[in-house]
Amino acid sequence: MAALRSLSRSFQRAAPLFSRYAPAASFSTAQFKVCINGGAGGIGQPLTMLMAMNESVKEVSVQDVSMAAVPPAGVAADLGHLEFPSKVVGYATDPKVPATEQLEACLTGCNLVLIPAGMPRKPGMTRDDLFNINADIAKGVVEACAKFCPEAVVGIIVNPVNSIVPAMAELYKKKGLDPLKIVGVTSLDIVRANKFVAEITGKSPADIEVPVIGGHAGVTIMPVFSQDPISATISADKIPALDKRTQDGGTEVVEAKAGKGSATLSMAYSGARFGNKVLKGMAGTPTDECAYVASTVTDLPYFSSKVTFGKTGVEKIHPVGALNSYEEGRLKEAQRSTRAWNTSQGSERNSGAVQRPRAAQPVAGSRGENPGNFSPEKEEEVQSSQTVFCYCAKGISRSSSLVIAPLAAVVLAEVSLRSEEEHADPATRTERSQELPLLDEESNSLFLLLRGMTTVSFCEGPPPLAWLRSRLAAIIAANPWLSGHLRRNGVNDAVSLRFDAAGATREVQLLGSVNISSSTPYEVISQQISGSCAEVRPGLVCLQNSSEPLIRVSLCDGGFRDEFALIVSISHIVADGHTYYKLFEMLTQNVELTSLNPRRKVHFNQKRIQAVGQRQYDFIYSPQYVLNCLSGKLLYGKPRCRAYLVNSERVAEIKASQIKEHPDVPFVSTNDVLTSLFGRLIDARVCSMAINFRNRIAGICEDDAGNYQGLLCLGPKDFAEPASIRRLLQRGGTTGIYHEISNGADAVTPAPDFWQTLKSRLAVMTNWAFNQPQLEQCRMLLHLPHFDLEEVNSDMAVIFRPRAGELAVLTFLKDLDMDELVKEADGILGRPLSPEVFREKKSGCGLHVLQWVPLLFGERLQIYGVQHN
Ligand SMILES: NC(=O)C1=CN([C@@H]2O[C@H](COP(=O)(O)OP(=O)(O)OC[C@H]3O[C@@H](n4cnc5c(N)ncnc54)[C@H](O)[C@@H]3O)[C@@H](O)[C@H]2O)C=CC1
Ligand SMILES: O=C([O-])CC(=O)C(=O)O
Repeated sequence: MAALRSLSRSFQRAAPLFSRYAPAASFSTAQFKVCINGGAGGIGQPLTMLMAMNESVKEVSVQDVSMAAVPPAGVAADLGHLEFPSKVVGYATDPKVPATEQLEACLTGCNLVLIPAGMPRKPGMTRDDLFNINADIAKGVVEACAKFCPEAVVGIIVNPVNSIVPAMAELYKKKGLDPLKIVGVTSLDIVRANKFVAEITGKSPADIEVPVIGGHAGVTIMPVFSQDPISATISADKIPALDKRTQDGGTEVVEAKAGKGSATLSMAYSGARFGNKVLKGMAGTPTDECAYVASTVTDLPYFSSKVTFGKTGVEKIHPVGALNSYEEGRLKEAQRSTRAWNTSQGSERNSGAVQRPRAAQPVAGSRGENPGNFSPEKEEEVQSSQTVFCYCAKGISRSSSLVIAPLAAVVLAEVSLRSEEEHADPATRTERSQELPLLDEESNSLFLLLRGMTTVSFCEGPPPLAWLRSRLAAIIAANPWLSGHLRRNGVNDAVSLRFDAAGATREVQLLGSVNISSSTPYEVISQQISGSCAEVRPGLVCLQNSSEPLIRVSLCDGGFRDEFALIVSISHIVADGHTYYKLFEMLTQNVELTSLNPRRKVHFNQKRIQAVGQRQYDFIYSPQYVLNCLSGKLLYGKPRCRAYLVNSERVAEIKASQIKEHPDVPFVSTNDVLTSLFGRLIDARVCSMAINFRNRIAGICEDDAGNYQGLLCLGPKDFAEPASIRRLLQRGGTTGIYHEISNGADAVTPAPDFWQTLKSRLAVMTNWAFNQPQLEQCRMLLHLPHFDLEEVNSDMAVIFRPRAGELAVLTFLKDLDMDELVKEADGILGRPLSPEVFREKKSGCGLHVLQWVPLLFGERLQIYGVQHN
């Protein structure tokens, strides 16, 4: 033990890497308190260790969220055994409760706070992509610092340093505190430059000190090789590559870690280098380190240059110093780019809710990095951004418990589609912008209340971010209507789709978070997605706010599992299931891209009414039908949700026997078998079967985008057998008329009257099994249609494909137990699908329907096309 102790001490004293930033030997007692926020993370743990090893530190607070990979108390217990004077104390906090209410003991008395709390990058992401989620985390911690340790130096490690530092410094200014307490830690750039120079020159890194100025992203990282005597000897032709490697050091590690994080150990080392220098200054020995701070050395408000740390923190900010001609050019480039970070992001994110960054254009040649080289004028252009691409970073927590569903944090980014219309001159505007009237049903107020059509697909493998980005870009280029917005036309207030036919540019921005994994209960998935930034808002909201996107694509990390979730949400007002899955397939698989036709076939409404019969159509929109749904909801609250795999062999047997028994029926489909089964199992008075009218009504084709669907109401005699359903469809297919509840001569079952309808069981059967769910380069673990349980109105069953080659039925029942009913399912429904996902329901009350009242209030209730037209 003694030998180890002496080894450790001698290592600390002798090793040049440590001695170069070792604390001043002038003090004999430990005196400082240091806090590491995010202390249980990849950087946090080794950084806490290194700070605990500083003999001038008397106490280290290690703070992290309660669901962190390792409990902060565990990290503290572990490090508390090191043979150094420091006491290490863990603080676990609840991310839902403001940090200011939880960090008093943790921060009070702190001299130095280091913040590596937040998401790291994944391959394909820029640091800027991390802003939205990380800025909120940083803001919570910095507000607590302002309250409990306003004199401490706050070292911002969390990315993007370039924009989080200005935002936090402005926050300090607003509170009347010294913005220079907020310091961006860019020491890793210096460490990298030193190491790369040592490799090239063969000299000891301990003798090299390359200043790195500018910022901490892409071209803003500017090593000044001419100012270090050793690096100044490197020939000029080698400098650009060395410069570039230093800029790309972070990306090099992100790519090598292949989705499992960014630099942690070298950052912990660099964070300790920074922290120890700050403490050395506080202890009375002024010490220099380049850092990103509020600055006047250039015309930029925030800039990294050499800073002297003294007793109270930042003491002096040094000018850039002499530069050679290559560096002069680079400075201009770095300044231009840093200006964008300073002006567009920092200054506007200074208080209140931290705002989403404006988009930044990538600089040609800067690999995997987005330094944001746009000018304030260009910024104006992106303000009209609309639509969407979301993606995610590494999980916030990686619970090692397999019992508790792991929480996975999502970093959602938005690819904003910039409508150039606002800036185009009026002549080109009319040529390029289009406004297409939508179908009557798409204009109905009740239909407009529908949420986006959304699926969540849990996949195994690294998230194919680059693939999704490029596919989404290509899909939108081929289908610019997806970037449009809804508006009421001036003639009859019907809804139309307005978009820029010239397409749009795409930018990536962060939105927020959703916590789900493939073992999360469906009910929780439903709660997490509903209303989140991953879900497209109901049509009425999109109509009232033209900046609401009509499509969102999000990736959600699976935490410690090698999985992630892809969430694709498309407004129901512009897409039915057929359109949705066409787009989904193009997004996820290497299929040919198609331009779907968004121009609505206006004859469709009349043809559909003719096809299903006016009475059927009226029935679906009748007050008694709506009241039945609402009363069920008010009485029973949320439905119970279950899913069962379809036994394809049994289905094949039934099909064969049906054809044998009913020679007039050429075939029966799996949909017929399942609809008949569901209607019978739950003893429905009416089972409304969703029907896709493409190729059933003349002129409505495969590639027509929009809601060319309807509900065909079947009575008990109609769904008594799969063959009876097929017979009905066949007759409709040949005559163009589906009779059932209509008053046609061969109607089988009369429509229920008002009171019957009110008290009967009305079921809905819908089919989402359009194609095999797959995601290029990944294994599909589970693909699920998303329904908000609060909003499922009737007893409902959804046919879908949970994985390629499998078919399942998802059931939502109000007062029936599907686990009991499935025993009578004639072997058609097999084992339950993912029992961990489809667990017991929680009770709920249906009063939430009242949420729609304010939305409808102020809207004239418009039901188009129900009246005979
Ligand atoms: N400035 C620089 O040169 C560098 C910065 N970074 C940045 O540092 C950050 C952290 O990276 P890693 O440690 O690799 O990530 P990590 O995911 O391993 O650790 C982050 C930790 O933050 C915690 N956390 C999340 N929300 C929190 C909250 N509200 N309060 C306290 N803790 C919270 C998480 O639970 C986790 O333990 C990233 O943003 C990364 O980009 C990384 C390398 C270099
Ligand atoms: O590159 C990243 O995302 C992490 C970082 O800032 C670095 O390693 O320099």
